Amino acid sequence: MNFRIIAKDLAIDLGTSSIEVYKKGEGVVICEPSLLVLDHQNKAIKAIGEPAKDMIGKTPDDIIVQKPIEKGVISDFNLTEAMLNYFFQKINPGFSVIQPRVVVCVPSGITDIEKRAVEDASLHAGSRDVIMVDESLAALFGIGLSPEDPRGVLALNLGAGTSEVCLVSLNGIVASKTMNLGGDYIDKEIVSFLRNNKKIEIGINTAENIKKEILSLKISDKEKSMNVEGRDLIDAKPKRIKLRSEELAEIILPFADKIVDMIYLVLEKTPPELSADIKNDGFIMTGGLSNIKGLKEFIEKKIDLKGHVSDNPELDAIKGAGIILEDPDRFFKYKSR
Ligand SMILES: Nc1ncnc2c1ncn2[C@@H]1O[C@H](COP(=O)(O)OP(=O)(O)OP(=O)(O)O)[C@@H](O)[C@H]1O
Repeated sequence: MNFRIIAKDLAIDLGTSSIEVYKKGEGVVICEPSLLVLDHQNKAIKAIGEPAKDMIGKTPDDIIVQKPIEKGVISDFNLTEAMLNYFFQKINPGFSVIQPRVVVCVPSGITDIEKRAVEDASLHAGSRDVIMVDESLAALFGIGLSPEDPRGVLALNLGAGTSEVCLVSLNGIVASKTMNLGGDYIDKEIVSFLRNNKKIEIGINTAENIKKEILSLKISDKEKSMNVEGRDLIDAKPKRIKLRSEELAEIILPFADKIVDMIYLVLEKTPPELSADIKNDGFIMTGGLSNIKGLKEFIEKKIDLKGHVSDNPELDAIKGAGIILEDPDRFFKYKSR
């Protein structure tokens, strides 16, 4: 059995769709789906993370797939603790005398009770101290913003369970607006669209692939298409259809409009001194859903500001949480206890 005095400290982005973990001094070491597979009868855990995702939609009746995080917050405390414990052990296997300190990203809109649940789950799973940071803020640090920067920054953090618009200045959130809709909502809308309009039943993983492949707000992509396989709702036989990007406009346009409405609500609350910064610098998009094709350009056109997205927006928050972990005193005001 492995034995050590001090376990390496960790930073965690405990997301609705994926959990990412950064190990102090090393970088991002885990990036896996936030999922568990349980035995239906005795609720014993059969798989966690990547292997659990592969079982979605193919599981026999005696097995169930569970998401411990829904809409950015813990929906099942015990499963969250089990998942965290599993990843903590994977990173620091065996026994440690001094447990790791952890930095955890949380959505800025969550309640004190929801924050407490994150803290308790992390402590029960085997950490000695928990520092919570706003996910949107961490994402900005991840792409290079400095906590000492007095400029106003308009940030959109678009994830699987939540979408957030924040105005950030000097290491703090000045104004924000959050909605509990993100990539998971779009996946479910794609499933319903195909059920109602094409009479085909598809699984949630297929819907996510459709979202990544052909969901687009670009006019030039409207003829883009892909073959989609599922079950015919009329005769129950396997069915294949060709789906065009243009057909999905009724899903993505209302969603993109909601984001624009949130941006205007935050801009209305922006102090005039910071408005000039936003006029000059535009907005920054972080979170995996920022990858939707044409979304940045759509928002740019609607609000007449320039947008910026990093190469891997789904990793911005964990990179930022890692930066905080390496030098927590610089971000001291975010310490939760
Ligand atoms: N290329 C892509 N096109 C469209 N959507 C994408 C793409 N890549 C990832 N996504 C979506 O981004 C979402 C995941 O983003 P992210 O990892 O930032 O969310 P999360 O941290 O798990 O969720 P939250 O922060 O809401 O709890 C998923 O819905 C995923 O399908």
